Amino acid sequence: MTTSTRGAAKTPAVLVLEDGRVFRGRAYGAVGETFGEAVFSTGMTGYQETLTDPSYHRQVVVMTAPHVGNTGVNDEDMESKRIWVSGYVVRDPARVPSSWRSRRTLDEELAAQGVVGISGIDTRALTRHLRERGAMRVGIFSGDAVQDDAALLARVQEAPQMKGANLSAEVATTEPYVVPAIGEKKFTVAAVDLGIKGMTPHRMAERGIEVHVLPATATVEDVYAVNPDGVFFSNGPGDPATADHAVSVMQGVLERSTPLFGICFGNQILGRALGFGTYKLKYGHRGINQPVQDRTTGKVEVTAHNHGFAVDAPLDEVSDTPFGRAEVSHVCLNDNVVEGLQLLDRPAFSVQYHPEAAAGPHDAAYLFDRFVSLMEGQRA
Ligand SMILES: NC(=O)CC[C@H](N)C(=O)O
Repeated sequence: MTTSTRGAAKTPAVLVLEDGRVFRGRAYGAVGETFGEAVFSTGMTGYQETLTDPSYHRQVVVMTAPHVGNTGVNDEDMESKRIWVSGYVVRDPARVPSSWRSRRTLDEELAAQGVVGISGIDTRALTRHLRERGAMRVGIFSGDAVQDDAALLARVQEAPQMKGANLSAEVATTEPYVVPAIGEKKFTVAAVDLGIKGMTPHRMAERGIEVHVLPATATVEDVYAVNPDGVFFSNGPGDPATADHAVSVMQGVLERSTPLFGICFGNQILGRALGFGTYKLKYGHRGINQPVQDRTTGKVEVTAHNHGFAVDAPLDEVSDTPFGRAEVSHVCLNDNVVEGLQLLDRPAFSVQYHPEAAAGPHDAAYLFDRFVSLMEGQRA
């Protein structure tokens, strides 16, 4: 529920965590109330890409960068058609945006899309709280929605949990569409949309791939109806433990040994398709400077992340799976979380992070080239 935005900068707002901690600030964006899972992102740039990443559906994002909105909102950096975060938390919003690409302020954009936010709170203290206690449910209330804290807390505690949430179908396309190859067309890829970011098919198109983006409900028959050289499984919101349909479609692709690449949710689906479990991280990885080691080359890359779950696979041994041998190809150097998987007997691999780099460093762009090599290998 949202109401007017006029004068929001002076409207009181309150953020209530499910463990009872309360932060008071001012309304930012739309005035009203919202609920979600409180998570923090450490990206210093790229707020527009973060806000429009469908993987943030049902999450309230806390920005650790103290000053947000400096470059306003442009028409080029959207990763999807709308803002997906369910709430937005900043310390000090820019009063005047400054960028030659800026078309409107971030405050206006959040309000226009009905996204309730809060500003003027100690985001550092909030982040430390989430790091110590873990990601948890939260509510933001402003204007008429502000009531006594106990009443608000009771409502936060009734909000749905992220664990067990099956959300891909809520964000994915309902109709298939094609992203044409840029330049000469070399390959056709079927991309299963579990919450895909726009930059991902673009990175493939740049490499001569025609990308057929398919709804999350696509079947193995739908995937093969486009006669693909490779199959891709995208990022997406929610708990991978609920993604049974995507897991069975992926198993159908693995059986046929079609080259396969997965990103983020796609990595978790590959983990499950191979028989590994997934689990919820205490507070997740979100930001654009996470160090990851590619164990196949030993190289360390700085990477963009947005994940709250991870694959539970042994780090130091090759695993026997129903689809042959598999190993952990990438690992996060901060905490040893599995960041990539690869099969040794079939052309399939995935990463838990974001080589499409929107926003973020381009260190991991080579992964799209690896996918192309797998497709070339299959033709040779
Ligand atoms: N960006 C993603 O694909 C996120 C995957 C999953 N929803 C997670 O939080 O771990």
